[in-house]
Amino acid sequence: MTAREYNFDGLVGPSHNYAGLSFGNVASFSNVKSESNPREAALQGLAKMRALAARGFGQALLPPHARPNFALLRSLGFTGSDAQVISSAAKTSPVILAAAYSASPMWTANAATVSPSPDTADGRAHFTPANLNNKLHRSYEHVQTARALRAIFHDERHFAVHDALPPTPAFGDEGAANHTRLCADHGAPGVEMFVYGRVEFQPDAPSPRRFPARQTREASEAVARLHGLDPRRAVFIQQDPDTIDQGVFHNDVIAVGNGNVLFYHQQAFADEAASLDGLRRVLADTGADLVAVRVDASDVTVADAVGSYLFNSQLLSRPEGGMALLVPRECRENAAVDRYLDRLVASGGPIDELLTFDLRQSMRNGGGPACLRLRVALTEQEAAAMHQGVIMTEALHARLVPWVQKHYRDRLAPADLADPQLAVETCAALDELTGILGLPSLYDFQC
Ligand SMILES: NCCC[C@H](NC(=O)CCC(=O)O)C(=O)O
Repeated sequence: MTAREYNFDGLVGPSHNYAGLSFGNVASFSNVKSESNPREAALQGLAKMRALAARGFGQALLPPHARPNFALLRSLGFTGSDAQVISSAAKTSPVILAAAYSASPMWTANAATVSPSPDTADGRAHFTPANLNNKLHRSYEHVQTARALRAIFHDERHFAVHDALPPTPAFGDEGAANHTRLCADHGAPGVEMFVYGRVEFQPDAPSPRRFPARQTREASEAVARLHGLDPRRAVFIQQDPDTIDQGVFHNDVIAVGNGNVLFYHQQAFADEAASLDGLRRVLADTGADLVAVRVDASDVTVADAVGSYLFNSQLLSRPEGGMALLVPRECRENAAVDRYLDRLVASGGPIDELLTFDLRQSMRNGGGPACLRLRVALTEQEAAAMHQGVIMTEALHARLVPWVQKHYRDRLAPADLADPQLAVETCAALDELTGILGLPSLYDFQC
């Protein structure tokens, strides 16, 4: 069946800020407390969406979440009017207020794991929102994510949106950032590769020492079961714990796959040879030959990969054939990575085009092009059955840019989160957005 991949990018919300909330994510930690520019962040994201839509790629968006999360703040004992809740949180615990204000849902690679219909037992596309329970500021995203996914993929004949896994360390789940689908074609049955950082029920299994492993094998296996994947086409691979300790907090910081191509760093996996052999064998059963594009540490070190986000790129099958790699500007600013990329596109391999985007605002929080998008492969029928208002077009882009310019601040310092006006502005912005996207009652404040 013909199918097309849609990239659902997270529309950056009005409270985008640098709060240093993600221990183990080098960029988040090093830019802590600097000033952000939410307007520029949203416009950078929209420019990427527009460019890909214009090139004929399937492009859509997921809306930001309401901020601050008053339910979180109230559940932690802050009381009174909304303004009083903000002011007492700001005085007592600025870090909790920052967690309630985080615009982290913009990184939709962590919104959910998606299995397209050719892979699942009931022939529907399955979604499991990620519980993201390793970080307070991300641990409550799944509630609104499930609501948005159910609003967009509402037709239960085609789509199943599950609840997130139990929010406990045994089932730490970070969604599609640790999940890659390899296939002959988006519409053909594929192999779903799950990469985990540790094993809860096997304490002697290797795990990182310095930084947390956010994804467990148990979580990945549960998602595969929920989605009804054929066990012969689901592969579970351990990430190299040493690279997690070097800042590779998700597999999508060290590998990216598309079609039959896996672009990865030699230190991505705990056991490279066995992982690649297994993938090759399983993929061969679907009629596809794995093309492994391995980057050697002698060409690009793990530190360069983390600093440039070379692997947090989007690997895209062009409608007219061939593959393009969409990288952040930081890749061209790193001498070793820049040299490598020039060689890569000249090598005669599957990747023959580079697209470079300025996503600096997101990058400074450790989110590159791949973090900003959730891939959903859809048949024509499924694409027609989803909510159409989130599909990126010139017309939607032309409405969203002035909406951003009207509502978003161009500077946000940590202390600004204490300003009750920011909550009022955010609410007004999102209320108007639901009209633009045709998604009424998307947020609690609208019920
Ligand atoms: N896939 C990319 C995710 C980046 C995200 N960063 C953050 O949440 C940083 C937020 C802050 O520090 O303000 C994370 O680490 O999960």
